[in-house]
Amino acid sequence: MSDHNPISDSTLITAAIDAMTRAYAPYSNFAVGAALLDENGQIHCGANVENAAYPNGICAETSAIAMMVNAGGTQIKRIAVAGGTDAVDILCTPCGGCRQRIREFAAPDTVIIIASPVGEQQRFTLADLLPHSFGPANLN
Ligand SMILES: O=c1ccn([C@H]2C[C@H](O)[C@@H](CO)O2)c(=O)[nH]1
Ligand SMILES: [Zn+2]
Repeated sequence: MSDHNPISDSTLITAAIDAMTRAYAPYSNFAVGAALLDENGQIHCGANVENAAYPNGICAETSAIAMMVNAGGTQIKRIAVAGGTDAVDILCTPCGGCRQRIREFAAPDTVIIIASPVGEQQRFTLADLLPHSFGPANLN
């Protein structure tokens, strides 16, 4: 257990790897899964959903955030992302758009765990991945 929350990192990583199996990625063949923990202790999962009109595809992180919001969650407490293939040993870090979408519901110290399907892991904070970010408070 890496913090005081009863949901462990490995539970979140397992949920993200499981979500990868539901990816709809016939164009890139690059499956990604995300699992996030909200302020109610609930886990929300998502996978990437591609489209024949390529730019309309959505990322796993975006899909998990939509699930959280639709379930009434408002805060991302921790998020795990799993993606890639055995062939490539570069971890699948969230794209720029998803970093900003995570930013909307997370704090600078929110942990983002990146896992490869072969068991490699790295932990970042949101501030590591999106320093000096723009958020809701900028609009006040
Ligand atoms: O963090 C990431 C990076 C990429 N993708 C998806 C988008 C596209 O469907 C595929 C290849 O870029 O992976 C995600 O879902 N999350
Ligand atoms: Zn993305």
